[in-house]
Amino acid sequence: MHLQSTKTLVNSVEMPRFGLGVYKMTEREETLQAIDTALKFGYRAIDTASLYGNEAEVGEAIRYSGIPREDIFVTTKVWNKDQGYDATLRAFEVSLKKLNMDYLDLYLTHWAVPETFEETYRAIERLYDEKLIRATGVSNHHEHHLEKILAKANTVPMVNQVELHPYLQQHPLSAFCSEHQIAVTAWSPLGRGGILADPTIIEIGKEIDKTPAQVVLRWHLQNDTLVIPKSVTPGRIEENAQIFDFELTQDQMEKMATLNRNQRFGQDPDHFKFDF
Ligand SMILES: NC(=O)C1=CN([C@@H]2O[C@H](COP(=O)(O)OP(=O)(O)OC[C@H]3O[C@@H](n4cnc5c(N)ncnc54)[C@H](OP(=O)(O)O)[C@@H]3O)[C@@H](O)[C@H]2O)C=CC1
Ligand SMILES: O=C1CO[C@H](CO)[C@@H](O)[C@@H]1O
Repeated sequence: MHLQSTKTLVNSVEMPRFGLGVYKMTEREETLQAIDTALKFGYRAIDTASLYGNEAEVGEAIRYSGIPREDIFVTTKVWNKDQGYDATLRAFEVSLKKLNMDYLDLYLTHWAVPETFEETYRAIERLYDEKLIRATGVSNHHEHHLEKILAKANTVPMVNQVELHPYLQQHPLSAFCSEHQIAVTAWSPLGRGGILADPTIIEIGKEIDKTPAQVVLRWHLQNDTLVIPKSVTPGRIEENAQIFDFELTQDQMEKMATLNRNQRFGQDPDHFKFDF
């Protein structure tokens, strides 16, 4: 692994190892501003979802930046009520139109709706075959969901985006994904900000003159996890991108490993309340 590289290859698709998450960016100006700032600080991936209600602003901010479309990796997700084969194809069209793009880089099943997630992934494979997306993927899938997908897939999902941070390290799931060449993207990589006051993380930060967020994001990268931290605060957007010019030592990585406590800030995919 090239620890200083900002990109990785997943099944021959080059993906940025970090990007901006835009959940909870609901104000138009705030969203445009945050994406503009991120692109200026070198972010080249944006993670949105139809659920977030800001796909139009994501597309607008990318066009406004003047950066060639092919240099930015855009991810969106099919929401739970839109799952199933035909409904997913329709939802994709709606997302594409809102983003005002002619292809997307990555399209994910947002959660594994028990009755429909396999058919949803089949539709995502079709979008891939038709070259409307550059990579296929899923989100919030446990091993047992992935096993079902893998049993039928022509294209192995390239990404599984799951909650992952020092308090929820997801070792068995990451090992499973690695075995099947599925990249893992951490959502809530900073535990929604709720882990940044942890004394161990602060102490490591002091040792290397880095902020707690930088320590945590660097820890993810060294574990080969892709990250999509969200922030609307310019200083934090900048800080969160400055994670490629230092390394945590083995001793610091071992200290981080001790923080695992199976603590979720979001829902467990097996107990998600699918209230449509
Ligand atoms: N697939 C899925 O089901 C899910 C996907 N996601 C994706 O993952 C992204 C990231 O996850 P999210 O839940 O937003 O949580 P994060 O772990 O990214 O934390 C975001 C919070 O941390 C704060 N923050 C960011 N950077 C810093 C910093 N350097 N120092 C201190 N505080 C900081 C932000 O505040 P502020 O903005 O005020 O600066 C915000 O309150 C989402 O935006 C979304 O794209 C998230 C949840 C579920
Ligand atoms: O993407 C998402 C943002 O966070 C929400 C609340 O945890 C999740 O339900 C959703 O999957």
